[in-house]
Amino acid sequence: MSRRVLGCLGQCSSRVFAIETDPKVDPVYFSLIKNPPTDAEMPAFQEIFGREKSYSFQVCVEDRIQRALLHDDLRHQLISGFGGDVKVFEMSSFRPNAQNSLVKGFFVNGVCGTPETDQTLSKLLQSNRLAVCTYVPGDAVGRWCQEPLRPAKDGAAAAAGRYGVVPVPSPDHHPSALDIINSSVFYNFIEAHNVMAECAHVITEAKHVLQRVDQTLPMRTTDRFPVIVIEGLDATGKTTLTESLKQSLGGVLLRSPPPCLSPWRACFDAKPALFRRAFYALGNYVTAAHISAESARAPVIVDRYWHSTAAYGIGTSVSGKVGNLPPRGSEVYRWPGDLLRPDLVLLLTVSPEERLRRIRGRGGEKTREEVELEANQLFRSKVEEAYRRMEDPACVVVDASPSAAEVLQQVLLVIKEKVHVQGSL
Ligand SMILES: Nc1nc2c(ncn2[C@H]2C[C@H](O)[C@@H](COP(=O)(O)OP(=O)(O)OP(=O)(O)O)O2)c(=O)[nH]1
Ligand SMILES: Nc1ncnc2c1ncn2[C@@H]1O[C@H](COP(=O)(O)OP(=O)(O)O)[C@@H](O)[C@H]1O
Repeated sequence: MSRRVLGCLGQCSSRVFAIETDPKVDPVYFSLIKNPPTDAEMPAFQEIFGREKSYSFQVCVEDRIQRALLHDDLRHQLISGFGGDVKVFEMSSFRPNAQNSLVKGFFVNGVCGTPETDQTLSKLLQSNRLAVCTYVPGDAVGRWCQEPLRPAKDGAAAAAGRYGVVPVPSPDHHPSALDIINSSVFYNFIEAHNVMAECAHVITEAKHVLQRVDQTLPMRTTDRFPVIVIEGLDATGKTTLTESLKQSLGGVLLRSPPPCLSPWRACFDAKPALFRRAFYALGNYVTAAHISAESARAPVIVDRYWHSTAAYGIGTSVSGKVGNLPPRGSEVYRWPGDLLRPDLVLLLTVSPEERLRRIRGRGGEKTREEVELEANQLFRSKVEEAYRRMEDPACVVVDASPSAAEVLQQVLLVIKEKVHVQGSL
């Protein structure tokens, strides 16, 4: 079973494995060779494989809905099944520079062989949807091997082969950047709609979302008033500014996701990223239909739109440092061809200190992502950098540190310069 499952990870030599030990440093990269490494390939993996027993678990299931659910569930099983002092690291295997080649999983080390951990391992081995491996010293100190495992008759783990583990240099692109297109971010309506339809048999709320989405009016492309989007991290002043702009421009204020999807937002905020991103993507298409209708009669101001969905999707899926983001000019920053394009996107920025001050001043509930934003400067920096790399339309960056009145005046000047707004200004 493991050999077949390992086969789904592709030929050993072409795949690279990445263990994320610390988001602030590069992953530990290694590849497999058919035999235990020779002296020349003496890797230095003692620090990652050397603590007691180490195992890796990778989800090997074709169906992406099942894969997303299994991956989320596997994390909980490992944390609860191996006990508190075991470290659970994200682990992936991929073919460098091959989109959608990423197989996600986890690496655990420091597993002491207690009856509880043996039971957890035995249960995981019974699953025919996981590639389970252990890491054992090679035939000399300092050399390591990977042994795929399969359940023996008594349920214990039995080795089904042995591969040498050899270090490989950091690839050009961080592996997590290989799994963005139509997975962490959706680039057309059909791809997002397909995910929502495919998960409807396991997430009942998906049916309601699809009903709302399918009731949406088709978009018009004839002449319309300007459409201005306000983007930014939470507590940068979007809600305050968009309300003022609505008054100043005599416009209509919309936000994405639209109120008609609000009943199911909390549900999807708690789901695996694939489903959460499809939800927000479809929210943008419903918002686009509302923009199309409203912009026939007045300027439209939008509080968050596709750039939020893309920036949070990219910022969440790309692990490690800001430098791991796909480079400027990458296709991941490009606007979907089938989504109504705004005339201007303004990115509000304030210092981290000012944001925290404003968050404290505002109170109210935080979404899971907002909680993460506060706990995680690295995540926040990646989201903001992703916003700055957006293209066609790019974000016009606005310093939103001054008073609300000053920011409004500054923004009205930018709009006047960049967009011709009919009627009152
Ligand atoms: N609107 C929107 N929010 C997203 C998306 N992906 C993740 N989020 C996260 C970003 C924020 O942490 C949180 C913000 O949600 P909302 O914009 O509905 O709330 P709110 O207007 O209070 O945001 P704000 O705190 O004003 O920036 O949801 C997305 O595609 N669209
Ligand atoms: N320019 C500003 N200067 C000072 N405080 C502001 C400014 N804009 C908004 N605030 C305050 O900061 C908090 C967050 O503003 P809000 O508009 O809700 O931001 P967002 O919608 O981006 O989360 C609110 O308490 C708001 O009154």
